[in-house]
Amino acid sequence: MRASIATVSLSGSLEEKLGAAAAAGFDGVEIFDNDLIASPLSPRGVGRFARDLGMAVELYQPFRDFEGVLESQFEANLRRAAAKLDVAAQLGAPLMLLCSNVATAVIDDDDLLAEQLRVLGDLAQERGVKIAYEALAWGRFVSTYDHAWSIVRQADHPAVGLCLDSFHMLSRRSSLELIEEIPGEKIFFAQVADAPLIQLDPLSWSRHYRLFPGQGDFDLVGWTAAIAKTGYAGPMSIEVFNDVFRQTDPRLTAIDGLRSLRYLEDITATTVGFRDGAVSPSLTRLTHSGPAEDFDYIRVAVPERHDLDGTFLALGFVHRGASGNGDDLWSQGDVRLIITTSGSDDTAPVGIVGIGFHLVDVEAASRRAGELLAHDVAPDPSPSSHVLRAPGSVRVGLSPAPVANEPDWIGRFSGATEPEPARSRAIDHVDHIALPQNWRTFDEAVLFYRSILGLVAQPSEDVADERGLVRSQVLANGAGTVRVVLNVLPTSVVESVAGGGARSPGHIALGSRDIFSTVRSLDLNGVPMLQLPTNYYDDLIGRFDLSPEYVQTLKALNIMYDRNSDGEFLQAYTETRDNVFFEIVQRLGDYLAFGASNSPVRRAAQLRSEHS
Ligand SMILES: O=C(O)c1ccc(O)c(O)c1
Ligand SMILES: [Mg+2]
Repeated sequence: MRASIATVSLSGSLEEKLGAAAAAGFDGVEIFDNDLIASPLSPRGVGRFARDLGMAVELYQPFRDFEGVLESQFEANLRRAAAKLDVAAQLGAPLMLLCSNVATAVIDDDDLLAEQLRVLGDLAQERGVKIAYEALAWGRFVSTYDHAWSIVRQADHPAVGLCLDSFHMLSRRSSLELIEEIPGEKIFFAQVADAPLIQLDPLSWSRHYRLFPGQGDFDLVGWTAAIAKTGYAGPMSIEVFNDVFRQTDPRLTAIDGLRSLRYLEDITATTVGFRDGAVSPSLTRLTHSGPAEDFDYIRVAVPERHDLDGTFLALGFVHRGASGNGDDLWSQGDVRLIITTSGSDDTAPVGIVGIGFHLVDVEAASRRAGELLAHDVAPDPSPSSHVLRAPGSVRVGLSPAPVANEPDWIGRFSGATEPEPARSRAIDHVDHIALPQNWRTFDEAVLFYRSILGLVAQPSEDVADERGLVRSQVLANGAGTVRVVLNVLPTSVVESVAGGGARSPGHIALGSRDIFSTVRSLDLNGVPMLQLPTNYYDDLIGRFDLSPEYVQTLKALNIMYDRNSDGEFLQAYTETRDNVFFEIVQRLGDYLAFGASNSPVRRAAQLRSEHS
């Protein structure tokens, strides 16, 4: 399908929006009236500007509050329509969108609505433009697509067809079955938006919370499949009203938007093909590669002077050597940590800067990433053959799963030819990685890890802390061997921690087979551990009916506890240093969660320790 985006979805001036959409690779745009009116360019100039960038102006929108009015009002509405249709023609737009009347409609009579649309059709036809009629979910008399279709059918005018917008249809939970009855050529335009399922009046929900496909909860695959089956041949156009995207860099938002469309088309083609053996030719498929299977390495940037070596030794890691550019490799079984010094530049990032993932077919994964607009960054000192820039400041490496015990790249670290000494390893895997995420890039990051690395998003959770809400999103592969947690910290915390900058710590959670001995070793070696309050432990006794002796042991080691019907969970934390901290976890039984109920206590302890 041709990819289009409504200018309302992006931040900036009309020229910036068009530049961003073209740079991302969109085939066309919907010009939003407000953007045009505020622009110094004439309608002809805007049309030329878009076409010079290689994009078609697919549609001009919205024209409002036209139909269902008395004769006296209708005259005035026709004059307004004629002026807007002239603009559409000057833009070179083949279509003008008409929203169902929300305000001025006074007559609830389908015969009249059809008649008035027919007159508008004539007016449009004279100018070589067509009308796409869209039922807004909060329309006065027309608020569903099937009602709009019945009026369009009755109008029976070659220049009057439908605009189907996923938001209005899915927010009202309209049945999609009736789409099949609409001939593809009477669907003049398709607008797509996702949204979270929240309880809100449709207007506020639509104007503030729309998201790109794959970022919300709507069944867009079912919707897209239904539209593709009608034979609809027009563009699929993203129309997202969103308070965050109105503020973000339009160049990044446009890439995020096009990525979401390509991902949606692919899953739809795959699912529809799977369901009834027929894949619509209008749906483009992506290269398929399996999900990320495992962590290859984690790369952490630290200042020249740091004291992580003691932590690693206490945890049982072995220093495997240094690479040509001064990176150090520490390993323990399949856990590989690459420590790089960030240099003397104060602005260089510190903390988690890279994550390598093992994939079965790296070349296919890299091709897929390119199709989803994530291209290799080069040069990059990471050991992966392909390195992508993930939203935020992390670089994601794609590596083949090692054939032997260890990846080949280990040979680049001098001294690493010596195998790691065989001994009992307490730490035996990376349980999860938590990445701080800026509120601006959160939705983009979720889509990145889903679409490119094949991770599945679990329901997002808000965890309250002393300074605000932490929005938390777990993304994991099916096997649970890769888990990435994205956390948006409250702005007040990010600012106070970083002295106004955008720094907030990430953390690496290491799975231990015996958390008690791991934490004792950290204590014995003088690694500062996060100290937890007595009240927390007093509360545990009552909450879980644990023995006072057991809780005393947890308290002495500052280990937190959680339990659910699947099993138990133990977790302890090192103090934050240089924008990173380590969590030691042990899961007992089939506990799959992350101890969310402990988070407020942990976060409070971290805030106290950062300010002491
Ligand atoms: O919120 C609105 O007014 C509005 C305008 C045009 C659209 O296509 C739409 O879906 C909503
Ligand atoms: Mg719309």
